[in-house]
Amino acid sequence: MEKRRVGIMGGTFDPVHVGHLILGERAYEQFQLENVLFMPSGNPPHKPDRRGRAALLERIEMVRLAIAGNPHFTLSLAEAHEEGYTYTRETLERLCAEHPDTEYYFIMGADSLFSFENWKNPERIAQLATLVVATRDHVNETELELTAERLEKLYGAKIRVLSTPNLDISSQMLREWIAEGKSARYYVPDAVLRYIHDTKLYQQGADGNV
Ligand SMILES: Nc1ncnc2c1ncn2[C@@H]1O[C@H](COP(=O)(O)OP(=O)(O)OP(=O)(O)O)[C@@H](O)[C@H]1O
Ligand SMILES: O=C(O)c1ccc[n+]([C@@H]2O[C@H](COP(=O)([O-])O)[C@@H](O)[C@H]2O)c1
Repeated sequence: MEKRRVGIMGGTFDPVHVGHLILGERAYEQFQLENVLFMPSGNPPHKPDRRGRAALLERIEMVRLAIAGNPHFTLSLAEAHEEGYTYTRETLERLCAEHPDTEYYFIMGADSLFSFENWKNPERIAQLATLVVATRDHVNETELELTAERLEKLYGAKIRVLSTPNLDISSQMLREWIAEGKSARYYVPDAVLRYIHDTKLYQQGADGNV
């Protein structure tokens, strides 16, 4: 029996931006996914110092607002806990056990693929999900393909390249812009922009909080 195909767009989403949304939408289309789970990471292991950043509940709310109009995007709270670090391996282990009829596609940017070997149990993650990677930071195409091939050999990973143009956007850039009083309009959905404005998120960047 053919399995259901579900995408996972995991991230810190501090804040969520159109880059994340475009990746989710392209993956939905390219891999005929049933839906894409937007999964804010409660306590990302590689970003230990999150002082001065948006709280988990604020990041969740921004994701909720960002995906509200898309029927095949779903907010997943599978990693919405702050005790301990949130590890993809543990999340996938749980999801696969709970949904044996589902094949997961874990969506990421090239920067995430380049650091994949440093994730916890990459070999196990490679068995539990197909990795879908989008170009980023104008990486050299050959370098991306060579990295994918190496990880395929090393871990038996299934890696698929998402067909997206390079999207010049990052949460860090937006935090800096907002701190400097610049407009982030069109880079972030209007509802998220309003939320950031109303909650005054990211505005104290001048003292090093971005
Ligand atoms: N513009 C983009 N192009 C491709 N992938 C992206 C882009 N922005 C984010 N991603 C990917 O989305 C996932 C979640 O990203 P994250 O929430 O950390 O956003 P970010 O913009 O990378 O944040 P920051 O700038 O704070 O590091 C990661 O796998 C990241 O590589
Ligand atoms: O499990 C790990 O070791 C691990 C290490 C780095 C990143 N991740 C996951 O990769 C996704 C993107 O991370 P980030 O920090 O770019 O938002 C997010 O779902 C993280 O939980 C996971």
